[in-house]
Amino acid sequence: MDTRFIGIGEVSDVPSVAVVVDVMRAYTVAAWAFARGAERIVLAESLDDARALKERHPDWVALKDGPPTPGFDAVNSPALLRTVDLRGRTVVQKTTAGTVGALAVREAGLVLCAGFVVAGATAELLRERGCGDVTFVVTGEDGRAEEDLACAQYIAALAAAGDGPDVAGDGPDAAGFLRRAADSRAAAELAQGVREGAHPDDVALCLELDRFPFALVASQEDGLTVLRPTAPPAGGERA
Ligand SMILES: O=C(O)[C@H](CS(=O)(=O)O)OP(=O)(O)O
Ligand SMILES: [Mg+2]
Repeated sequence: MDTRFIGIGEVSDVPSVAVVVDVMRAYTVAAWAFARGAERIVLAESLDDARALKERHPDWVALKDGPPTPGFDAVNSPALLRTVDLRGRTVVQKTTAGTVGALAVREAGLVLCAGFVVAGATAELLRERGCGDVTFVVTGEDGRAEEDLACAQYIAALAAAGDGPDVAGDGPDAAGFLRRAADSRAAAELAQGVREGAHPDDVALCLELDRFPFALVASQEDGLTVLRPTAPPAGGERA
């Protein structure tokens, strides 16, 4: 597997396969939304688009980062979302980095969105689809966010571990990657209450490795970029 790691601003072509990483917090939140029963997540281009979608579909759940905001139903916090009943609901998500990263590569042949909570399933799907060239979009801090870069590198190492003839090779040790994320600027800002719309448990929830057994696949549906959970086939596990 050939990999490259780029920031959102460096996206200049249409990758064949893109993995868009936002650990804190967009794709941890998205995974929790599915765990709470959401049917799909529409990734909105702008706050105005998110508001317009909500106005057109009052039953949809509009979610944005930052503080609670009129016109929106939820904030970008996994801890605040984990008790919300989202069964059968469509969520509209707009965040500063994560959703922007996915929209930048929406034309790619395969778009996966990821954080540590879905790292294993994401790597498994990359392996199962036989992905050769994979572009990792490191969404935070112009591609330098340590929590996103660590997660991207972990998924790449995990996906590559089953590559080639030596399929019995051990996968990477997650501990060092998780430590880098725990020591990141984003983690510190969340812990110190710098980021609004947060809960004290957010960092811990963002660092839960493989909390969920599904990957997050984004595709185009009726002109919208839509995220859905996809479980790798049961037979796809490495020997
Ligand atoms: O909600 C978050 O943690 C961030 C907000 S910001 O980038 O720190 O302003 O959004 P995300 O897109 O989930 O990184
Ligand atoms: Mg982020």
